Amino acid sequence: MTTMTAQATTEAVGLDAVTKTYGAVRALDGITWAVPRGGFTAVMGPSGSGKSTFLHCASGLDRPTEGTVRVGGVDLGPLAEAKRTRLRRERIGFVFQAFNLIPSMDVEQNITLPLRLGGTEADPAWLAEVIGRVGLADRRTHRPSELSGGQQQRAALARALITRPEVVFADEPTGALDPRTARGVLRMLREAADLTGQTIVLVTHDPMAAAWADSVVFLSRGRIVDELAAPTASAVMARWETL
Ligand SMILES: Nc1ncnc2c1ncn2[C@@H]1O[C@H](COP(=O)(O)OP(=O)(O)OP(=O)(O)O)[C@@H](O)[C@H]1O
Repeated sequence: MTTMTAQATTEAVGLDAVTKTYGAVRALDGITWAVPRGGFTAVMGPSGSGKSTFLHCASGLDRPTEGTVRVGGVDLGPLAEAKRTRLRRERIGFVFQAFNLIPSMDVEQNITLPLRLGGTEADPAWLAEVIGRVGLADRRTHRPSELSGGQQQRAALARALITRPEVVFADEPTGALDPRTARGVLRMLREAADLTGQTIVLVTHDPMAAAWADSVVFLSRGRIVDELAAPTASAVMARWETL
């Protein structure tokens, strides 16, 4: 019990010997890793190295074939589907490359959807702060089709933050954005870690994006092969080239 408490205070997400196989393919091959609480970590690796599979297993969207995943000290393994879904909804935020906004809802309805799904309503002050932080205060009643790509991604980020999740998993959130808009989104992820102590896990191919993180974890063939602290884009690039 003491160990569990210690883990829960230092790690936001913990993986012990996590393996995920698809037939003969070992997409994850014995990953043991503690994602530090309140930190911003980037996950990089070549195509097919297991980044998406890692994200799906670490966030409870999918179950590993073997091994243990903990979120906030809670072992996801024994949880029934409904409890896992609730834990995801309450503790985890997701941002994907495809923004996945609901076309028929306006910005505010999209952002508050996770709260409504959980049976609660937005606190107006927090909603205003989140919408302000992502710079969409004057777009609250617009539909996604009336927004630029960058604005849509910022709405998706606000939707991920509205529940005040302990952990935000972002999968290539800047992949479809121009460099300047991408920087705005990355700055917001950085602020979520710095201002509200949220844990950020960013999957990316982009060394410039990874340089916003506190550390970069490199995956290759389903294994963690290196970790780089205080990354710069050039150090990330140099390490990347040896993978
Ligand atoms: N549903 C699935 N069925 C079968 N094989 C899968 C499935 N999902 C992933 N894989 C395989 O697992 C391995 C890891 O895939 P994954 O999508 O996690 O890699 P990735 O690093 O995210 O790649 P990319 O950068 O191209 O998105 C690959 O060999 C892939 O073909």
